[in-house]
Amino acid sequence: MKLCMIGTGYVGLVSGVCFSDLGNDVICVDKDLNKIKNLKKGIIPIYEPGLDELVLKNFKNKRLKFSSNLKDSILKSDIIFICVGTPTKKNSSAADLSQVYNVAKEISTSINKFKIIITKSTVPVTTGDEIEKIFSKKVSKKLFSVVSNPEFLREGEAIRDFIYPDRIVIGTKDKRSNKILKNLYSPLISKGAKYINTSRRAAELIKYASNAFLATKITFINELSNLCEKIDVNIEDISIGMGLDKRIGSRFLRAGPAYGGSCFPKDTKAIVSTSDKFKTNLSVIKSVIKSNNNRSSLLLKRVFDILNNNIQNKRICFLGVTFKANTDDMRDSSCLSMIPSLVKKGAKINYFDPTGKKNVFNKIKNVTFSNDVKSAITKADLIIIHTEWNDFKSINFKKGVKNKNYKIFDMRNIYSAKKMKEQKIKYFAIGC
Ligand SMILES: NC(=O)c1ccc[n+]([C@@H]2O[C@H](COP(=O)([O-])OP(=O)(O)OC[C@H]3O[C@@H](n4cnc5c(N)ncnc54)[C@H](O)[C@@H]3O)[C@@H](O)[C@H]2O)c1
Ligand SMILES: O=c1ccn([C@@H]2O[C@H](COP(=O)(O)OP(=O)(O)O[C@H]3O[C@H](CO)[C@@H](O)[C@H](O)[C@H]3O)[C@@H](O)[C@H]2O)c(=O)[nH]1
Repeated sequence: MKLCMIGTGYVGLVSGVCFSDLGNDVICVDKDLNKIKNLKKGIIPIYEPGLDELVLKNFKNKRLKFSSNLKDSILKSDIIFICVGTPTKKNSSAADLSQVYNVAKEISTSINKFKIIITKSTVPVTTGDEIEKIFSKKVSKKLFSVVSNPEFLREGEAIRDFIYPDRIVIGTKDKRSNKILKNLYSPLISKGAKYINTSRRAAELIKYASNAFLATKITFINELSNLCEKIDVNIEDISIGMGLDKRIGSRFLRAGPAYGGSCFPKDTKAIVSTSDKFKTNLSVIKSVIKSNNNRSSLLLKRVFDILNNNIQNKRICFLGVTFKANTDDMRDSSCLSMIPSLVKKGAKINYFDPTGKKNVFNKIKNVTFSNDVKSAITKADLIIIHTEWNDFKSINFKKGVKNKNYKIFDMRNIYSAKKMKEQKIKYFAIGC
């Protein structure tokens, strides 16, 4: 099949590369000329394990192409995936769909034969209806079909998630499009992915409902961890005990800092906005958003307690600044609010991140970047493990930290509290 991915962010790039690796001809298009220029040279704009090799392989065998010419790419393709951003609007919590509608308008002027137009971007329910209206103004109904096919990949695990998804959701009532798409996804279906054909509106909602449910699960365990801290119970025991119940499941029950990233914060807000629009009340999700917004203040309070409210001139080292491991994405990372708050209280921050993110806090005084773990921790009064990178899982703190009275606050519970106690390290974790 000839495919065109519009937008070379995480979704457009990863799914485009994977589709080409499955044997399709794929053109990845972006209006960002610099991105396309770099991609053609093999420079990948995101940190995603394994992506560079796949890009190189499929670019060399010519199944994968990069272009900034949208019109030409549309004309050459049978299936067009809209993969542009849907961030939160500046003045409300609704999704800003301007990128999606602009692209839809552009595509609608270049339809020369039957094409399937797919929203892979996360879009609120009824967006497909609006796109269909845009097309109907320019093109005969016989020449297009608008389908919702939400993407469920996670950053850092994107290739594996794309190739081995739990399910593929196709929202369309058009039998012809469904048949073509089932065939496109057949290599993944044969590897065990469940294929669901549903209505377009249902497909749009499945995506938001899934993200909101996962955010709820995390918030649930985060709140329980607050209780555990007061009653001498370890939250890890609770997660294991609950997770073994197959109806609950063990995943997304890791307590930690506020959830972040480019999806959960914006998508929980957007689904609430949709429910408001249709005059219903998603009160559980509203409360999840509120609890998550409050989480960083709660953890900062814990930091103050650990340092006996004596923050002035304390050297605090952050290990990891991205919103989770194996990505260089800083979008809605909880440390973006925590670090400036600590600096305001008089702390001196240094941080290390394996992705080498040197310039994140360069506008803030008293925040410096360290080149490696060793130099980051050596003079620290408090080490905060903010991101669960493998690089941080076997540090010899006893040898590495020169300051005798140092403390560790492990926000990801990657060390055993018991072993730390045995080594007489002043160790604090989440929910214990
Ligand atoms: N990031 C993820 O892991 C993930 C996972 C699943 C779903 N999603 C959803 O997928 C969508 C894309 O997310 P992302 O993180 O990949 O986005 P992104 O914002 O990182 O990238 C979007 C890209 O689209 C390009 N673009 C915008 N308008 C364009 C136009 N008119 N023509 C050509 N290119 C254009 C931009 O230049 C940019 O490179 C969002 O709706 C998001 O919610 C993201
Ligand atoms: O047990 C857990 C699991 C995750 N998180 C946090 O939750 C956030 C999101 O993590 P994750 O879901 O792994 O990353 P994303 O790449 O944002 O992926 C989510 O958002 C994508 C965009 O919509 C979806 O496609 C994915 O299915 C969905 O998992 C991060 O801050 C994690 O640290 C926890 O605190 N505890």
